[in-house]
Amino acid sequence: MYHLLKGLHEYLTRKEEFTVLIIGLDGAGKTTFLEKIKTLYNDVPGLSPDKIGPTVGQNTGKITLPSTILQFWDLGGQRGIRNIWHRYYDDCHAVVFVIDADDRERLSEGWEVFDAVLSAPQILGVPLLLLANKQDSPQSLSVEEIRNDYEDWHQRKMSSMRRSSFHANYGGDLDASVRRERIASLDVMGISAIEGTGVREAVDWLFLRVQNSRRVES
Ligand SMILES: Nc1nc2c(ncn2[C@@H]2O[C@H](COP(=O)(O)OP(=O)(O)OP(=O)(O)O)[C@@H](O)[C@H]2O)c(=O)[nH]1
Ligand SMILES: [Mg+2]
Repeated sequence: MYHLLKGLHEYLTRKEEFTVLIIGLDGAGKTTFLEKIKTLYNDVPGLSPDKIGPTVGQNTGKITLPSTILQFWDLGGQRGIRNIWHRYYDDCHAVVFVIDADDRERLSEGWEVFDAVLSAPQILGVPLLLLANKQDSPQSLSVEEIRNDYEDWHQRKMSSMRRSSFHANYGGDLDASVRRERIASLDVMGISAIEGTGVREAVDWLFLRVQNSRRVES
């Protein structure tokens, strides 16, 4: 009887665990975002911004929500480290791409990298959230400006592809209509990882989206 009740209790209180990947260019604010999440949701606060250096490899963090555990993987964004991101794609349930909305000079570099993430077949069915970070800065682009900037960049890329013979290779084997759909349904949210603005809203988005789109386990 005890074992039966214990089993029932475990069943009723069990928590499903989901993995969230945080990627984006170096300096975008990924680790600052993760550490702020830890501070907001855990008893032990995350690192303060002045203690955070560039990530070489990865950082992890875990938070507990009702019936759910979110496990975060924050990967280094420096050019030489980006080529390991894909190794995490098979095991993640959501992807957060952080863009520095305050750094206009690196936006196209960011879009080039974001575009490859958006087109990666391994994470095609996985919820993808674009975070426009550093909204506390007065020069920062707004959510709408960020979305428009990406769409403009994408249009320019498509036009230049049409003019060149590389067109057929764009997006690998990803169908153009699938790409368009993914871009059209893309959610963009503004945050300030340093101040914490918008961070809870981003976590709420992740919580809902991982519940609704459980990966079909193979
Ligand atoms: N103003 C402002 N600065 C921020 C914000 N978030 C991060 N930063 C600053 O941006 C710089 C880079 O932050 P990190 O969190 O280390 O960036 P990262 O994306 O983890 O970078 P890598 O680990 O190299 O990939 C630091 O100086 C942060 O203090 C923000 O919301 N507002
Ligand atoms: Mg980092």
